[in-house]
Amino acid sequence: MVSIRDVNFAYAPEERQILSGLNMEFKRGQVVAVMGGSGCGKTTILRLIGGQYSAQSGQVLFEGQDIGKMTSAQLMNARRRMGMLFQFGALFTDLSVYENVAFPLREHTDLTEELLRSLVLMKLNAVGLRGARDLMPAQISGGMARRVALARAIALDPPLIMYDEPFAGLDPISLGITARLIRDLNNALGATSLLVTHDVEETFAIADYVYFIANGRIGAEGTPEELSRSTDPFVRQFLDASPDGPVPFNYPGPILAQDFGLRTS
Ligand SMILES: Nc1ncnc2c1ncn2[C@@H]1O[C@H](COP(=O)(O)OP(=O)(O)OP(=O)(O)O)[C@@H](O)[C@H]1O
Repeated sequence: MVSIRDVNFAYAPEERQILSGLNMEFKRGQVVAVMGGSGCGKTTILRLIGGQYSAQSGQVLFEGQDIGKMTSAQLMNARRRMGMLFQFGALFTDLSVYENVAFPLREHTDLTEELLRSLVLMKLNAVGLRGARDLMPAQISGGMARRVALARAIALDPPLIMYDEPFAGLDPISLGITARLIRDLNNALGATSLLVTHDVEETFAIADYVYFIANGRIGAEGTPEELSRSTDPFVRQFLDASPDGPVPFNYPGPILAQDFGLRTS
């Protein structure tokens, strides 16, 4: 569904390299997770797939087509085939739950009101919120809002669904429900799901394959079972949530002594 081949990327020529020689495969029908330390470039990968930015070298292929070489019309078309659930899945606060889910359908299709209603109710039913259709975003909980955002992301039946931190800020019950929904919707829609997340436990419960990113490249990859058995210090640091290990905590910068005007010898 998506292939990332030898991708090098920096936000600007003079800025630091975010991705270096990155290779990834997102196979049809799978739920694939992208994990890694803060600022390692996970969201950047979603932006390259969405065509918001282009790689300096290498290819990002969506259904075999190079995203970086698409015309704007082709890119628009490709984006319609990608559902995106952003961090905190912001809803339009002045639109009802129903209208939030109807929004992409109104934007991108000429469906009759009757057909549109059936589709919206089907999507809301899939996330267990058909009964909440008339509520406003301010009247529903954070976990429910995330599910409405999910219904909106799948409104156009996209073959690729991308989730940026879908579990952020959720209580443990909503977190489990959301994770299960991501898996079930992927299976029901025959879609491919790409999940950027920090939540190891929930992710390992639903993912087919996991990539760990470090220093702009793949630090480790495998099925949740393979990674759980791994003794690689990098993988262990993640799985055991350890503050000490190969993953740096500090953003790259001058050495401390230099910033504080201290002698280093
Ligand atoms: N628009 C931008 N312009 C310049 N630099 C950026 C831009 N967006 C992100 N960056 C930088 O690129 C790096 C990767 O950012 P990105 O958002 O992809 O990380 P992430 O892995 O998703 O992080 P987190 O888990 O903390 O959300 C960071 O160092 C960030 O400062």
